[in-house]
Amino acid sequence: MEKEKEIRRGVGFRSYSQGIRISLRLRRSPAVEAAEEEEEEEEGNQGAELDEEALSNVTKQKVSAAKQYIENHYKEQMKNLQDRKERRMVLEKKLADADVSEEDQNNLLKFLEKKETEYMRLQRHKMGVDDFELLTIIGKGAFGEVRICREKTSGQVYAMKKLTKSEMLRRGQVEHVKAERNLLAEVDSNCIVKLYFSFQDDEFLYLIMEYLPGGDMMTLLMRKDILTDDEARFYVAETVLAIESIHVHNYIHRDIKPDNLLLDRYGHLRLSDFGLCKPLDCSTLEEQDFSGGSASEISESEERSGASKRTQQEQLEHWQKNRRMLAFSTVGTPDYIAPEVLLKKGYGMECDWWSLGAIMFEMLVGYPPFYSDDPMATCRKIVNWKNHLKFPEEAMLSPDAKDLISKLLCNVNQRLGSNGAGEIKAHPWFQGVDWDRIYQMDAAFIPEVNDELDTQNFEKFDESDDTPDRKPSSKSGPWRKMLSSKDLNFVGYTYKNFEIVNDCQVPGMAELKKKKGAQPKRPSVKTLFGTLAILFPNYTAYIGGHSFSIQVNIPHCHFI
Ligand SMILES: Nc1ncnc2c1ncn2[C@@H]1O[C@H](COP(=O)(O)OP(=O)(O)OP(=O)(O)O)[C@@H](O)[C@H]1O
Repeated sequence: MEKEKEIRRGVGFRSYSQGIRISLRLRRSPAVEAAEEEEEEEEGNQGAELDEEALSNVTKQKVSAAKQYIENHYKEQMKNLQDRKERRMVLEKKLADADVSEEDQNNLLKFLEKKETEYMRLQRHKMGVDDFELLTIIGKGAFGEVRICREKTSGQVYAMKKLTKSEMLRRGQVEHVKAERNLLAEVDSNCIVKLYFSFQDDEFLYLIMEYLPGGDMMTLLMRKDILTDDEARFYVAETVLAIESIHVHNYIHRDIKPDNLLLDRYGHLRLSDFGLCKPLDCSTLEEQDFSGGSASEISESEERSGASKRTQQEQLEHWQKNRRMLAFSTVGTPDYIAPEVLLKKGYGMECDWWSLGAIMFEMLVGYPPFYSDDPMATCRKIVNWKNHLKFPEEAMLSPDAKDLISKLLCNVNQRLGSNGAGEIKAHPWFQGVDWDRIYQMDAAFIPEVNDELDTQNFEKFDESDDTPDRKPSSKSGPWRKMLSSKDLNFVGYTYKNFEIVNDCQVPGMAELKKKKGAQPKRPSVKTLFGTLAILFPNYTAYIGGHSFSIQVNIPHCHFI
C-alpha cells in the first residue's frame, strides 16, 4: 500500500539554483501517471509537492542524490559560461591596448575559441584511474593508500589517494569522506594541500592532489628527534595558519597530527587528510570507560611495564619504535585528540588547538604529552590530562613554550584560540614571527628532493595487494551510475579543479607581479602570449611569423 502510494505520487521537486527549474519524476506506469495528472488538476496543480512522509527512505535518498547531481551540473555549466565570457573579454581588452596588427588580433581570438572548444571537451572527459600511470606508494592508511602517479596525457605528477568505498560504508565514514572532498574543493589556501580531481569507480574513491615531496611531519620528527625552539616555532606558526584557514570556512579537522602535516618542495607546511578521522574505538566508549585514569592508577600500570622509570631519552626511543606501527594501524594514534572529542561531549573548533598543543609538545620534548604503551591508557591520560601533563626537566623548555602548551592543553573554556587564532598568534612565544610573510620565507628545513618523482622523504611501502586496482566502472551514462544503490552514497564526489590558476608558474609573470608597476602599459605580443598561457598552458603559437612555445605546468588546466 505504502509502495503504491509512493509510485502513485511519484517524486517531484523544484530547484531554483541559478534560475533553473528542475522537476524530477521517478518512473511510473502510464496509467498511474494519468491518474496522478487528474488528481493534480483536481488539487489545483499541487501534486508536485512532496508528501514527505509517504516517501520511503530510499526514494528520498534517490531524490536528494538526483537533486544534488543536477544542481551541481547546472551550477558548473553556468560558471563555465561566465568564465568563458570573461576570458574572451580579458583577451579583447588586452588586444585593444596592444601593439598588434589586426591580423594577429584575429588569429589570437580564433586561437582562443579553438582552445575553448578543446577545454570544453576536456571538461566533459570522464576521469578515471586509467588516465594515470600508478607509481610509488608513499602512504597507507586505514581506508586505502596514497601513491604518486603521472597523468598520461599531460605527464603531470600528482599524489593519488585511493579509498575503499566498502570500508568507508562499513565504518560509517561516508560523511567524513564527503567533507574531505568538499573542504579540499572549497578552501583555496597556501596552507592546504590542493585537490585537482576527485572521481570514483565501483569500489574506490580517488582524490588526485598535488604531490608534496618534502614528506610529512611525523617522518621529520622521527629523523630529528627534537626540534629547537626556532624550528618548532616555524612549523607551529604555519600550522596555526593552516588551522585558521579551515576554521574560517567553518570546518573542524579533529584529527590534526604530524602525519597530516605535509611539507612541500621548499619545506613549507600544508595540512591534509580532512574528515577521515579514524576514531580509536575509545570514541565509542562512554565516560565511565575512561575511569581508572587517576595519576596513581596509571602510574601503577606504567610501573608494572617499567614505563614510569623511563628517562626522556628512553621514552623518546620507545615512542619512535611504536610510532609507525600506530600510524598505520587501523585504529590510528589517539595522542593528539582533544579530551572533549574522545568523550563525545560535543566539541567545537577548539579541539584543533588542543592538537596543536600536543604537536608542539612533541616537537620540543620528543614524544607527545600523554604517550603510553597502550593506546587506551593514552586516552585515559588525555581525559585526565590535569594529572598527566608534565614537562620533563631534561627537555629544558623555555617558560614561554611551557606557557603556550599549557594554554592549549587545558579545558575548552580556557583554551587559547577559543576566540580565534589571533589569541594564539599574540602569545609571546611567537614574538618576531612575521605572520603575513612566513610562507614566503625560507623554511626551517629545506627537504632534499632530486626530481619530481623523488620519494626519499617517505617511508618505503610494500606493493602488497591489499586494495587491488580495478578497472573503472563502465561509462554508460551518469544516471545509471548515480542510481546504482552503492554509488548513491557518494553522489557529488566527482570534481575537476579548473579554477586554481597560479600565474606565478608562468615564466615571467611572477617577476612582473613582484615588481609592481613593471608591467608595460601596452603589452607586447609576448605579454599577450603570457596571458593566453595562463588561460591555456602548454601550447605553441605562431604570431607575427615567430613561433612562441611555453611549457607551463598548470595541471588543473592540463594539456590544452
Ligand atoms: N598530497 C600528498 N603528497 C605527499 N604525500 C602525501 C600526500 N597525501 C598523503 N601523503 C602521505 O600519505 C600519508 C597518508 O595520507 P593520509 O593521512 O591522507 O591518508 P589516510 O588513509 O587518510 O591516513 P589516515 O590513516 O591518517 O587517516 C601521509 O601521512 C603522507 O605521508
